[in-house]
Amino acid sequence: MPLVSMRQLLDEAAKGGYGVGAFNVNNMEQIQAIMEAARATKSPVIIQASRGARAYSQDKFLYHLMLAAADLYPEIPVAMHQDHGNSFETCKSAIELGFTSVMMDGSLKADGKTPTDFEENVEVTRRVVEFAHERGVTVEGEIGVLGGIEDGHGAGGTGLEHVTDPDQAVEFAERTGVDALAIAIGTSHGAYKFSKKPDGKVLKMDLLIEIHNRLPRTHLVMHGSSSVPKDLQDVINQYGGHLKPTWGVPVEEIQLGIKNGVRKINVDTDSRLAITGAIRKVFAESPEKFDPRDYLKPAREAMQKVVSERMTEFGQAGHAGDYSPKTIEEMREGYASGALETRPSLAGAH
Ligand SMILES: O=C(CO)COP(=O)(O)O
Ligand SMILES: O=C[C@H](O)COP(=O)(O)O
Ligand SMILES: [Zn+2]
Ligand SMILES: [Zn+2]
Repeated sequence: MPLVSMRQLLDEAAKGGYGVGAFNVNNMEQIQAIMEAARATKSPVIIQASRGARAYSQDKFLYHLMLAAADLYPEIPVAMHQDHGNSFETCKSAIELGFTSVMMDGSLKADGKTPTDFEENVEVTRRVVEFAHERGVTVEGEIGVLGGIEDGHGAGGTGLEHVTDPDQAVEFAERTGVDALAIAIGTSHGAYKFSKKPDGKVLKMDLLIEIHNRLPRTHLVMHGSSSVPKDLQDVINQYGGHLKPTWGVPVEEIQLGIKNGVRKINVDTDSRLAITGAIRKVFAESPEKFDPRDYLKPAREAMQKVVSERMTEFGQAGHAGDYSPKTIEEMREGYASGALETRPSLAGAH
């Protein structure tokens, strides 16, 4: 089947009360790992590419790999999403290439470093929504600034001083009409999220619940949601790596989020850890090997394993065949008619 709209995947997830993992990719093996995991668990999937991934892969390579994925796994609905678009132009170029969903991360300026003010974020996101919805493409916005790499203090911060303000989230959703909203509740990107298992002081689940209650139609997105499992850290360290002790987001906290409106869960670091551990193991145990397939195959299998686990834990497993995906043209009509409206003041009028 062709690449499908992310909005429909999230609407179906909301109906079914489950979450959908959005896994980052840079190359063929990562896409294959996700697709094999999706087939084994019968899961709909979101595959996402950062700006860095687009640059690394000369994005057209990545796009054609995604078309191959959709072709080779016809029973799996696959959405292709731009992760952390930094400007209108980045989102526009993704849409023109064929992405079926984009994130406009307007919490930072186009330089990816300087925080924007609320009005700037609303304005750029609103422009992206207008352009995208006219083409049937889904939009994720962001309000609040994630900890770690996004707060300008380096990874490992709690992010507390940047958590999303619920009043701003409501106003942002109303003024932009985004399909999905990333909120900052204390998570950060990368492996170094927390120095001990996070509790309610660092992970603001109460805030997430409040935002969901006030914005029931806007799908919530959790970034920085790798769990950074100890066993994956251990493999890396056992075979010559140097990871410092660290904690990620416990799966049970993500599951609590899913019970309260989280529909998209972003995972990159766990895949990276799985891949790196598997490659290190081959290098350490079989130093005579030099065929890339000797280590890329175990790397792919290790990523597939962690992705399958997350698909089961997020609840998307078993749901690939629940619905027949709409075409992007049908989604375009849905936006034009108002049937897909999320803005609190307008939704429900249809
Ligand atoms: O949020 C992410 C991508 O946007 C990835 O988060 P992790 O670094 O926790 O995997
Ligand atoms: O947003 C963060 C993702 O993990 C992508 O990271 P990247 O920018 O290094 O590709
Ligand atoms: Zn951001
Ligand atoms: Zn992110």
